[in-house]
Amino acid sequence: MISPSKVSAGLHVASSVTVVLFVFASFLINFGQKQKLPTHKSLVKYTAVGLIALSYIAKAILLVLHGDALGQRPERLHSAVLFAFVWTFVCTRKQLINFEVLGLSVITLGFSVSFLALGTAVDDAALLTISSTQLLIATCLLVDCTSKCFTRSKNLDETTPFLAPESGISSYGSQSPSGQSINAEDDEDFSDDEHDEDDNEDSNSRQLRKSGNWITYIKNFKIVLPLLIPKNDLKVQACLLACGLCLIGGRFLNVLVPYQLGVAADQLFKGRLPYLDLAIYLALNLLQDESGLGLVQALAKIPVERFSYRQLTNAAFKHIMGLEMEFHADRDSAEVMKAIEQGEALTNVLETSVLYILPPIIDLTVAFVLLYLKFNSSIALCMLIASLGFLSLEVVTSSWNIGNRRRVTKAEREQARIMHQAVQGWHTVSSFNMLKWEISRFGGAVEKHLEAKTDWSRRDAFINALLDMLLPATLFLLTCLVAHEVYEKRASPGDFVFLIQYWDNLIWPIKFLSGSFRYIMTDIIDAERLLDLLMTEPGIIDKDGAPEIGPVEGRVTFENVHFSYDLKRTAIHDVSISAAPGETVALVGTTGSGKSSLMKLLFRFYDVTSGCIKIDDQDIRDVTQGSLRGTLGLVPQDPLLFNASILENLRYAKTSASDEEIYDACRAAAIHDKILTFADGYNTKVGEQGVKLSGGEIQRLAIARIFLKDPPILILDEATSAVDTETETQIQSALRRLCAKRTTFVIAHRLSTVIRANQILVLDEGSIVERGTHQELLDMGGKYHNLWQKQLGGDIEEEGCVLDL
Ligand SMILES: Nc1ncnc2c1ncn2[C@@H]1O[C@H](COP(=O)(O)OP(=O)(O)OP(=O)(O)O)[C@@H](O)[C@H]1O
Repeated sequence: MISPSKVSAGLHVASSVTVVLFVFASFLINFGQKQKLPTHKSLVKYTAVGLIALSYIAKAILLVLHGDALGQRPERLHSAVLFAFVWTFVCTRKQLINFEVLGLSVITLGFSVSFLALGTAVDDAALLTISSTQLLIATCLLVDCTSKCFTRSKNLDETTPFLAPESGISSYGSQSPSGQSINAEDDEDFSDDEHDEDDNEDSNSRQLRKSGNWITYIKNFKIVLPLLIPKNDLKVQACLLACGLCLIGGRFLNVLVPYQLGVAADQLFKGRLPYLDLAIYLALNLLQDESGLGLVQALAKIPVERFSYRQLTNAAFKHIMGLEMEFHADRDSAEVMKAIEQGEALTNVLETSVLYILPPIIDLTVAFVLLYLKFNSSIALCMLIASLGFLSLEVVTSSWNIGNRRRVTKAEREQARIMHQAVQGWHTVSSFNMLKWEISRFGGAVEKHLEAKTDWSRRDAFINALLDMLLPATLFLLTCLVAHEVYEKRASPGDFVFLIQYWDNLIWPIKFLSGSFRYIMTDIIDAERLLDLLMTEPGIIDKDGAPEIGPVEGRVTFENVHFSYDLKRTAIHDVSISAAPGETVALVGTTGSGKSSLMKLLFRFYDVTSGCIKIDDQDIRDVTQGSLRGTLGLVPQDPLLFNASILENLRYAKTSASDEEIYDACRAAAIHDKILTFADGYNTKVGEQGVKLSGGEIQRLAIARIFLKDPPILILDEATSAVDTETETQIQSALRRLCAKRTTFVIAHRLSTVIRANQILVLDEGSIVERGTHQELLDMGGKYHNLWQKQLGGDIEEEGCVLDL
């Protein structure tokens, strides 16, 4: 049966641990807090807090007078000193933080009641008075703080939207107006980092960093968690289990190894040869090392790491490719690519959290219990306070280097961007003789990257040095305390050996925990950009349960369509078009009048601002984007070819196409014979973006692709602009065949190419200003007539170049 004194001692230790942990947690929550926590400056409350602090100081003095400090059970004194220290600290704050006072009142009240119930304070009238006073004041503070909490949450309910910018993010991808900047103070706080960032940096990223304290910040990362749960992968689940078992086994071995050495040492001090004990020590040591559990864990980790890397990288790629045209138009592709690569850091975050943060926490808990049971509460508390102090210092010092880390990440992306631009634009660079300039620009980016890295590494080294000083000091304190215990004959010399060896095992958890915190922060910063991209919700999404568009006849209608890219200008203004199946509609007009924008709307690269676009009477917003784009075929002005063979490039339009189908399509596009003259025929590599082919060849390959895709609706955007007169004549009949059975939109600058179109729409500043057939428009004598007159003076008089659509 456990004696009441032991229960009382245990309870006092528990109270000390609780208050120490509360202070640590409160520090973590408060550290880097950007939003003001509810505070109070009430004099009454200060007096109450001060009184509690004084009562604990008085209690500590009384206990010293009682001889507790010298006694074997100093738990009561420890508890009183710690409570006195914490309450005094709270009282010295400029403003009382509500949750801190509330938490401490709960702890004080809970333990005071328990102590009174156990009768630990009733043996002395003064102690009894002090405990009763504490109980009374803590109750008053508790009631007051709770009522303040309720008042505040009531106010919040009434005035704050559910998704207030408290989290920094109103809804991913779309910022609430208030979310743009949480408040002016925040902007100031982050100004150091801010000036580094690109002007066009997505405000998601800024909000991510401004999202209050670091716990709130890390919470933002929860969106990647569902990706990392191996629901259907038995192998990964088994490996995770193996890792878990290794972790548990490792915790036992951490204690067993030093314990066994202590046993061997005791045998030696007793004059016996401890060979057997040393052999057991060797076996345990081998099991603990990389040759034992370490090996199993390292092997089990491989599939887990592969799984998370695969999940994250694929998800990021899929997400980014699914984002709308506006996103891709705004972003630099090299930077986006780099961000996906930096996503590997997210895998590291997970690994660090599970493998390097959880085990040390368990180790520290075990160490506390063990040191308390083996020695006394002074040694256990000394270890706990030193460890938590070390971690707190780590949190503080890590924050000193966050700005530098961000600079490194940004410089890396910038370097990748410059390199990508120069390599991709080699042609332009060379033709403008800008090689030297590009080399010096790249060199500048490398220098900036190195500078940022040097700043980071230098500060990291100082932080390490500062932190490393603390650990030997803690060991010194612990060895002194244990040596005293051995001297007092309350512990054996083997226990001293145990402590020295155990410290070796304990120092790693502490170092890992602090190092992990720093590296997890580094990884998180590296992964920020990817997270920022993942948080960008696609602006154009399929409706829930949207059907496929199904077989299409080809009737296309634009009904009072309005559209603007940004709030400043309207790109399309009240456009209505009706194209019957098989009809050819030509869009003509000055450059920038909105012809391509209309076609982008048809592809649903953007959504109309008002009005609607229908295909066979189905609003294109009601069907899936995939099926919609499947029914549309585009021959663009500058077709993009991949750096692959001609055959592969053509098969992109229809992956199941046979070689014969591809040859037929090329014959129809009048490019087959030309391809056969190339050295490798259809297997000729076209080079980056088709640089090894002429503009006309690329355009004919693009036309061949559409023959292969065979869509019911066709868009020819200056499709023959790069084709010479002779070739144009060659593909004229093919294009006529292509257009005959499908609805076709032709964007043309050369009016001669569209004179046979069923309707010609003349666009000007986003509006249709004239419409009709070629003859009707000429008769009208308006804009079209003027354009025609101007072009008559040009090359269109040559009958041969007229594309007779
Ligand atoms: N992504 C975009 N963001 C903002 N504005 C844009 C964007 N794309 C086009 N614009 C603007 O919209 C207007 C219409 O452009 P659009 O490309 O539709 O003209 P166009 O008639 O096809 O021109 P062109 O004949 O030269 O190809 C232009 O003023 C252009 O600057």
